[in-house]
Amino acid sequence: MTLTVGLTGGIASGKSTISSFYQSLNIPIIDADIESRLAVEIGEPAYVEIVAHFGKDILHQDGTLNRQKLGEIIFSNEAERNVLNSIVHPDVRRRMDEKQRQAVKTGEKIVILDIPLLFENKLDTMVERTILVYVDQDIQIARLMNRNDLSHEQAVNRINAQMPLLEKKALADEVINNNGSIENSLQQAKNILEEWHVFSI
Ligand SMILES: CC(C)(COP(=O)(O)OP(=O)(O)OC[C@H]1O[C@@H](n2cnc3c(N)ncnc32)[C@H](O)[C@@H]1O)[C@@H](O)C(=O)NCCC(=O)NCCS
Ligand SMILES: Nc1ncnc2c1ncn2[C@@H]1O[C@H](COP(=O)(O)OP(=O)(O)OP(=O)(O)O)[C@@H](O)[C@H]1O
Repeated sequence: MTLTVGLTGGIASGKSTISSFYQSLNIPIIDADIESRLAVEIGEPAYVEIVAHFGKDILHQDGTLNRQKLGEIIFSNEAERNVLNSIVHPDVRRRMDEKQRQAVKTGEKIVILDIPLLFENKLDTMVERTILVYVDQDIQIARLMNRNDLSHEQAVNRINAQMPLLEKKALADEVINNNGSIENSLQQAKNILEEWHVFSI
């Protein structure tokens, strides 16, 4: 039996930091952000649809997607965001389903799906347990501005494009509080798996 776990959070709340730690324990990770990048590579069906809707202005000269430009559009315009989501999400879902099936087939004890929009898109039906990486909003804004070199307004727009973390906290089975040091958060991440008796370190 494979335990399927959904790891979620908000933008820049620390999901990748936690999922890299789980990966270092040889736990298979399926990452929605990676799958969504694969879905929009040149020539893929979602890429073709994106160019048809948003125009060639959102491409680099070599034809690859200018992610920064597309991000500026969709994080400040809900209607455009919904269009992009409707193009990309079904394909991401298919790719993740396929990888999850593989993990079950090869008899993995646990597989972790790292999905930022797990609750927004009601993908918690795909998983048996959920872990939320939580951070207070002022810290989230500061880390996001720093990581992506964004203004305060741009960072807030991106955060507002998602369900508030406090609402997600109420929906999750387990919460990792990532306000403190990374070391402290990794300890919490480890404790959860030990409590579930799926991993002992
Ligand atoms: C808009 C795009 C081009 C910006 O690319 P960029 O490289 O700057 O960001 P990246 O893809 O690494 O995403 C960073 C974070 O932004 C947040 N985010 C991304 N897309 C969305 C969205 N549609 N709605 C809300 N939050 C989002 C997530 O927390 C994600 O972890 C890209 O995020 C994208 O194609 N988004 C649509 C697909 C999607 O929803 N991906 C999220 C998981 S399926
Ligand atoms: N506990 C922490 N203390 C200080 N910095 C942290 C901590 N956790 C994460 N960070 C930093 O905050 C930023 C966001 O973390 P991370 O990339 O793991 O978030 P994420 O939730 O995966 O983001 P996204 O979904 O937007 O890609 C990174 O620059 C990371 O190095």
